[in-house]
Amino acid sequence: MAENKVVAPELLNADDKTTYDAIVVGAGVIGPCVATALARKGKKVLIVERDWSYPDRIVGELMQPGGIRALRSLGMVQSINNIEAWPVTGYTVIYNGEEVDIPYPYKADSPAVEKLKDIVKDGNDKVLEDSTIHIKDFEYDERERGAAFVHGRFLDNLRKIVAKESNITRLQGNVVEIMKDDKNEVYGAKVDIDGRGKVVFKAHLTFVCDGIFSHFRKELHPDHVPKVNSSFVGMALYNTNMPAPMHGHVILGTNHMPIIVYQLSPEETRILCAYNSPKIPSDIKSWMVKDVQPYIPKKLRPSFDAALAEGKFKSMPNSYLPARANDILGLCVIGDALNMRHPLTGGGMTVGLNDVVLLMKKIGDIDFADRETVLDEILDFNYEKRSYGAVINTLSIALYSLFAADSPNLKVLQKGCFKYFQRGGDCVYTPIRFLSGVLPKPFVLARVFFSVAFYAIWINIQEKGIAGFLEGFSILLTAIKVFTPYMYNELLA
Ligand SMILES: Cc1cc2nc3c(=O)[nH]c(=O)nc-3n(C[C@H](O)[C@H](O)[C@H](O)COP(=O)(O)OP(=O)(O)OC[C@H]3O[C@@H](n4cnc5c(N)ncnc54)[C@H](O)[C@@H]3O)c2cc1C
Repeated sequence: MAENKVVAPELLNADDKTTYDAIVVGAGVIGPCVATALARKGKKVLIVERDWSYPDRIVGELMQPGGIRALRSLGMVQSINNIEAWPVTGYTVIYNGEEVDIPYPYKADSPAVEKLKDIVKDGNDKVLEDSTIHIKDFEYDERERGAAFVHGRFLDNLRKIVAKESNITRLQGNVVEIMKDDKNEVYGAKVDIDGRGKVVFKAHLTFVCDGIFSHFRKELHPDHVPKVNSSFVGMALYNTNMPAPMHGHVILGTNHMPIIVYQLSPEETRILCAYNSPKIPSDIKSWMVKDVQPYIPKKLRPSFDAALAEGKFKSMPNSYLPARANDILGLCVIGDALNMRHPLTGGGMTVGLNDVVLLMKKIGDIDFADRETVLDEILDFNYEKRSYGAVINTLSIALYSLFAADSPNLKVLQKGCFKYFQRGGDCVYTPIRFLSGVLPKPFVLARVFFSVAFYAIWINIQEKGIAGFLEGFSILLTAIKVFTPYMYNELLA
């Protein structure tokens, strides 16, 4: 709960005598989108956030084109406007100092963006012109665009959209319990509110969108908890000379962990440095000087060195959590509370927003008082959402394993992956379609992943001859281990 901050009285007054159509727990990235879409469908919504003030986090800062497309479908794409958001046109991968540029895919290669009925109106699926976002680029360029932004500014915009919806009541408070009856059916949430104490609010359907550190994801099953194997340490860089302007940068090398860099605004750039443990180093600065600084490209060094001298570090654990079926009457868990992946590929918001789009198509027009029908549709949603998440989630984990290679086999795969990208053409075009969130085809991802693995084995044979050939079997086994269990978890578990 926000402490020592003045809270607007209208954020504390929600009526607890009403039965709402929906309660949304959490106003991070996903909660506001769920609440707004439902409100535009005529539902009466209560959204509860423990702290409505400006959040300062190093997460959710680069939105892939698939996320921008979902925001359009939800009539919320103007949330990237007037926050000095920085357009993203593709990625640059740097491996031991060599670079490959990978532009985002052509719009013509994906189906047209869906406009959800009642939700998209009055041009809210199109960006506005502002100082950094230009209509001609976002609406008329032949290629997809992403956008990067300061996370808090983006969330502020989403929350402003929520505030404009007359069907939504906003409440500041800490949700302390999801309310269930003796049949294990959910009928609302208990909220601890400043000055009011613990109050129960009722709804036909309760959405849990409490995010990365969710307390309530376990309502689905006690085992629904993420695994954390690595962390990111982040810094803000200022007035950076980017090697490839308007590209996300992934910096890789045989002797260091992956580093990602992307510009967030005209002044600010984010750098995230991977550390292969959930527990960050005790002396971050010394670790940065020894294990990160030597691998930073020359152009980035002045701003990197200035940030390092300032020593303002932030860290986040990187979690993995395959989705689980929403099968409890009256409950829907969505966003990071449901499903998490490695942030290396910047896909979290994209997966969550696409889930919201699908969910609205399934339940948006049903009367929520008919709870059985809603549950039937949510069961379908669980099934239909899998392909989209499977691609982005498996890709993130598989790429992280390769890019953070900590064994000789993984290092061969890492090098092979970069060499594969260097071939250009379809060897970069299909992978960037996966990363962008515009090709939700898990079996095509499997084909491409194993093409990369065989290419890596081939390069290794060319370099080492018979020894490379003999290593091939073990490298292939490593590739299977890196990819298959995750794809299985996403699609079939
Ligand atoms: C290091 C890192 C970098 C990332 N970078 C990217 C990126 O570049 N691009 C990308 O797409 N994704 C990225 N992600 C993932 C992205 O941040 C998440 O996918 C996204 O924030 C999920 O949104 P959400 O709404 O589910 O959860 P959150 O954004 O975490 O929001 C949850 C909200 O619920 C509120 N809340 C929690 N508990 C309660 C409670 N009990 N009562 C009331 N309110 C509550 C919180 O205050 C918060 O506002 C990154 C993640 C990490 C860890």
